Amino acid sequence: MNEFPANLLLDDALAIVREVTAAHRLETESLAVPRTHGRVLARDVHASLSLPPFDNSAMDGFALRHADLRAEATSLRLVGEQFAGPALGFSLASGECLRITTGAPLPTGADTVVIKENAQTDGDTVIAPGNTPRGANVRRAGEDVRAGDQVLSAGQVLTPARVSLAASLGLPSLEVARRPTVAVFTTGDELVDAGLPLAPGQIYDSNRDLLLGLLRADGLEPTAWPRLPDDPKQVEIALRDAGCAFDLVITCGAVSAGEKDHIPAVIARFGQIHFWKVRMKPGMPLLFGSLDQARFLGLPGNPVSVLATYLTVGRALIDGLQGRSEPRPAWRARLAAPVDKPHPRREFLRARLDSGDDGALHVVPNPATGSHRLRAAAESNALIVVPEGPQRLAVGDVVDVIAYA
Ligand SMILES: Nc1nc2c(c(=O)[nH]1)N[C@H]1C(S)=C(S)[C@@H](COP(=O)(O)OP(=O)(O)OC[C@H]3O[C@@H](n4cnc5c(N)ncnc54)[C@H](O)[C@@H]3O)O[C@H]1N2
Ligand code: MOO
Repeated sequence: MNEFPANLLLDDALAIVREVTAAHRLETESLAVPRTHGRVLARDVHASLSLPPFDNSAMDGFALRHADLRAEATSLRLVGEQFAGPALGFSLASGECLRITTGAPLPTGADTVVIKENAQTDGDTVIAPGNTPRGANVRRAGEDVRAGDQVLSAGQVLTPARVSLAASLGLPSLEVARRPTVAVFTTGDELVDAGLPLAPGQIYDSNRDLLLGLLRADGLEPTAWPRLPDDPKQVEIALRDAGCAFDLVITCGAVSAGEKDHIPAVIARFGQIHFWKVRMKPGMPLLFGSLDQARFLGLPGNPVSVLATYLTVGRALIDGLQGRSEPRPAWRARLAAPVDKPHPRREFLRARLDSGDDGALHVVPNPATGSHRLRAAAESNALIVVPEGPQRLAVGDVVDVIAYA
């Protein structure tokens, strides 16, 4: 085996993930804007035009010159209409107004719009109320974005609003990171697929759906490989195959100290281990390595260990490969029950995160601690992060929380 850090702190493990992913950042590609949802932007975007591009009306009504309005209602002469669409080139002289719709360009000379409901019309005459402030219902060119502004930054995730902003600038494409291809393996002779009967000693494979779901929720399209038996040769063949075909290979199970835990030996022999075993609970046997062209993540087999290691290290790995520099949203909440942790590892407790009537976030720890207890994870929507070292946390103490649902 190569030399590698073992039994390290989670923060040190994350630093290694950042370093390795920085050295193996995925290439970028130019994608049509509608196909960029959820991607990580690879190049800053500067506005080539102002938004709005021209002064326009915010409401349906009448465009006029504010200087024409008197304190009381004022009669104006209706000289035409401008709907949202090509500008017809109107120009208002004193005492004139123009019928206008929302989004239509303002005629030259107009600076104010009176809404339809507040005006009276009589043939060519429009009576506008006198108390309309100057600039009412007008959207000024450039009030949202000025041409030349940097509006998006490399490393940001393209949310629907950001994709829409790029579209509003008329950009045909954006440079984004390629999405990592991911192979997912579950392992273990005790595992059975749904629909088949269980023999004594067997359980149904639940981690596959957990892992596929977590990856899909993060915008990836993972490929589930057939489950690996506890046979070293077959583990070796399947993982080496995947290692030369995918950007990321994720396994769960067979990474701890048991006689059938073959994964560390395979990675050590045919690839490289970057670290193995992290001082976290659950998830301690986690292994990170490289295998051929792929980064390799060996998650522990217990279901809640899969959840905790994916949300902490798995996500950091996926983000790092794509050059995401924008941090994930971080939540802090007040504990609704005390937490007593005697051991030194950083612990992740299943919990319910909700906002209270007081407007603050509250988190209720689930009493289940065993990393096999999936039901407690299903009843929860977040993990409380209990820091390293013995901790006695009281009701009302503020804790970091990772929301997962
Ligand atoms: N002597 C030691 N024993 C164990 C250690 C240790 O350090 N020394 N670590 C413990 C910890 S912590 C964990 S977590 C587990 C992790 O072990 P493995 O990653 O090798 O996982 P397995 O042994 O294969 O499985 C553990 C557990 O999870 C169940 N499992 C596995 N895959 C699935 C799946 N796809 N769906 C549902 N359940 C699954 C499996 O049946 C086991 O019960 O090791 C401890 N032991
Ligand atoms: O720390 Mo292991 O990952 O729970 O049972």
